[in-house]
Amino acid sequence: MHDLEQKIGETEILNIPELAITAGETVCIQGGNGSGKTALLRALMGLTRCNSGDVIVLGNDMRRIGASSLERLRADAIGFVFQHYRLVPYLSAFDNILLPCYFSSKRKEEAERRSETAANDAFRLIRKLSLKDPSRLSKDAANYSAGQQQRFAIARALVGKPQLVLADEPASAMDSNGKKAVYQLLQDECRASGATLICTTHDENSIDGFDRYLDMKTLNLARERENRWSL
Ligand SMILES: Nc1ncnc2c1ncn2[C@@H]1O[C@H](COP(=O)(O)OP(=O)(O)OP(=O)(O)O)[C@@H](O)[C@H]1O
Repeated sequence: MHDLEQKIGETEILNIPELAITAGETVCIQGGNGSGKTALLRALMGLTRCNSGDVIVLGNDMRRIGASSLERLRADAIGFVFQHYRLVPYLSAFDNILLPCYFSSKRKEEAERRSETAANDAFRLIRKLSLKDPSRLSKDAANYSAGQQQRFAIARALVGKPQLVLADEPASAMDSNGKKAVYQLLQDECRASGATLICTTHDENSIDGFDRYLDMKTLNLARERENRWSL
């Protein structure tokens, strides 16, 4: 990523002169409210396009990629944990976790290679996130607690070994044991498959185990980057 700039109206949201992340690296990006963490991950996912600069993700130029290639890239190669989970509320927790396997035969085959069936892989992931009884995954996603929904969102991002995992504050709804389990699972799964992991957090306390830690204060030179709404 070079000279990336993103504005909404006249407001500069991102101004990142340089960010290079090597394939297979695990990176934690720390920053306060409004510092641009979500905006950065959305740019990497191609959910928003930047006004200028180069954003290259897995060899793809995200400012110029066509709509169908972008959809294929996201479905096959990118797992995203949204800050507010974005589960489909009327599907079961289990079906939410398996959604990437319905959209991508590549991810379905990868899940099957690992655990014989994609369903087994979903159970394997969710067990590692401290939900022990798979039968409890059958209720609609909206009926679970925030911490449980966040776990399903994490499992959904990891199923089928995407090449890149982007996780926006993935432990925000967790208690301290849950936090550890989440970061451990994200790191373990990505290291085992050689995937690149980029997590954001506003947590000032150290989160162990990442290869590299970046601070939005030095990464993002956008003019008014924190607490833009404060008086
Ligand atoms: N659609 C929008 N219109 C105007 N400003 C926006 C919009 N989306 C984001 N912003 C602004 O961009 C800045 C960066 O927002 P972003 O959500 O990336 O911050 P963040 O670091 O993820 O914050 P938090 O930790 O609170 O989630 C904020 O100041 C926000 O107000």
